[in-house]
Amino acid sequence: MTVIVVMGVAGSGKTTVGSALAERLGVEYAEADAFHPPANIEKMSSGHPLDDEDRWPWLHAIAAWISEHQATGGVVSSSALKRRYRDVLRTGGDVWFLHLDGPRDVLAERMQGRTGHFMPVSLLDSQLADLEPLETDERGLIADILEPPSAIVDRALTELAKEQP
Ligand SMILES: Nc1ncnc2c1ncn2[C@@H]1O[C@H](COP(=O)(O)OP(=O)(O)OP(=O)(O)O)[C@@H](O)[C@H]1O
Ligand SMILES: O=C(O)[C@H](O)[C@@H](O)[C@H](O)[C@H](O)CO
Repeated sequence: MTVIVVMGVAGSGKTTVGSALAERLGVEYAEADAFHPPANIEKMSSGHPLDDEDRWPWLHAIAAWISEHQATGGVVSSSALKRRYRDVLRTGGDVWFLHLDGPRDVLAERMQGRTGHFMPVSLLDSQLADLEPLETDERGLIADILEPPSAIVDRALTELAKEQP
């Protein structure tokens, strides 16, 4: 079964939309940040962006989760900012990306509005600089974060259903 990867920069709604999508589908949800080694979380918490070397082991761990969930399906979040990161995730098996995309001011406001999250708003611009949006030849959908989460979930399920035989 297809595993859905909910992608996008910090604050784009991956956790909110991903967990709602998993609930609607009755499949397991896994949180991207749970796959980061503690050093990565510490680095971001102290205001330093991750680089490719920091991200490879994390991406491979998520690809392993994708592989383990091919039989049941599942939803996993992952910022998956660059196309070559998504190539690593695709090695895990059948994946479909839901890219949550939206304006910087809304992202900053949403990051600012949540409490107790390790990710500083100061890292948003580095996230946007790294972002290579989902391309037309990559399986998936780009959704607008100005839509409510339930509408994004509806649209994702409709698009995904169109692709199933
Ligand atoms: N479509 C939406 N409309 C309105 N508010 C939203 C939407 N999606 C998420 N939010 C709110 O925006 C904030 C950020 O969302 P969330 O934590 O799910 O993002 P995230 O991409 O998982 O972030 P991170 O990767 O930094 O952990 C939360 O307070 C959430 O309630
Ligand atoms: O690749 C990265 O830079 C990271 O995965 C980040 O995107 C954060 O962990 C996440 O968004 C939490 O705010």
